[in-house]
Amino acid sequence: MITLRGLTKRYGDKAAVSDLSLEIAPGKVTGFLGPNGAGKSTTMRMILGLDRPTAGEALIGGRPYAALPRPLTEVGALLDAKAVHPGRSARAHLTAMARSNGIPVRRVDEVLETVGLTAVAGRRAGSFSLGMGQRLGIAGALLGDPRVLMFDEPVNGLDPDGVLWVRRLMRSLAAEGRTVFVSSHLMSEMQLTADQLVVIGKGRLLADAPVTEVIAASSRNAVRIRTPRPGELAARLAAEPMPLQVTRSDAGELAGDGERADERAGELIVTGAPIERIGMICHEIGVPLYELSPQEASLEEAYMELTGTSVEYGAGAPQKAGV
Ligand SMILES: Nc1ncnc2c1ncn2[C@@H]1O[C@H](COP(=O)(O)OP(=O)(O)OP(=O)(O)O)[C@@H](O)[C@H]1O
Repeated sequence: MITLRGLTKRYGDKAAVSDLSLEIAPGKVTGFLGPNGAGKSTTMRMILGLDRPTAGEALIGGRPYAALPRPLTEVGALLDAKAVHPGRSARAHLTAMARSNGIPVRRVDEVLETVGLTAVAGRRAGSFSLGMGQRLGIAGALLGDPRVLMFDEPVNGLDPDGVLWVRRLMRSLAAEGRTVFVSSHLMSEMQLTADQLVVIGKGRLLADAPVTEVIAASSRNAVRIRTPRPGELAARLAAEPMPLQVTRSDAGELAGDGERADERAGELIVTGAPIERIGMICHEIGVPLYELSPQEASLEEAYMELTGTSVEYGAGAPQKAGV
């Protein structure tokens, strides 16, 4: 368990992290999301005692990092894969880490095996590719068999095989009851890996909820309807008191009054109304349906909506995906 209470970090008059209070629970993968400069790395560094909070505190299993007698056995972290002496072999690097934390040296070969680096254990870390460096960093995090694991962009630079391997590793660490806290900019990957999401923007908490809830709260969730009488249905939906939006994705193909002469279906995309209500309306006015299906927003769309006003270093308005 990681606990943040009023965690705040200021650099001069700039707040990198503002009053973050939350718990990161064991047995789950918690994704840590936010635009560039949102404060993710600063938060992780404060949890690991590498940055001192201006106010508030960060606790691991109820204690601050500095109070942990053998920290690597309580929390393992991959923050910067390049933070390895380039002249040392992978095995020598891990052995030095193990010795300094009272971890049996036989763990070194176990974690090298886990991350698939056994064959190159004697090679200088400086000669490693980006992906091998990431694996070595993950090996270091696993070395003390800790209950809490933190990874900053762990799939950065990994090939598809490596990405899949990291996803499975995170899932299995969480299934063992560990706390897994992982930052990433890859929304599609987080949608597959994380159970819970913590989203921050400009240092402030924007969301702390299960992935499914974050997606369900998105206004990009829509209902797709195919019917031979789209014009009639669109007119009826427009009369609904709720602020729903109706898009006719085949408007160009419809003639005159908007009705088709033939039986080929027209398609409507409706946002802002529950699928049950739309189904009832179709029933009430007797419009036949060929399809009535929920179109779930992607995590990326939900994230864009959440962080829209919190992007610090943006290149203009993000393009909205057309429905
Ligand atoms: N040592 C420092 N001195 C001054 N400002 C800093 C320092 N470290 C971080 N910052 C500022 O704090 C803010 C948060 O930075 P941080 O690196 O934590 O963001 P991040 O969410 O990890 O970003 P990214 O996704 O780009 O890695 C940024 O505006 C950054 O410029």
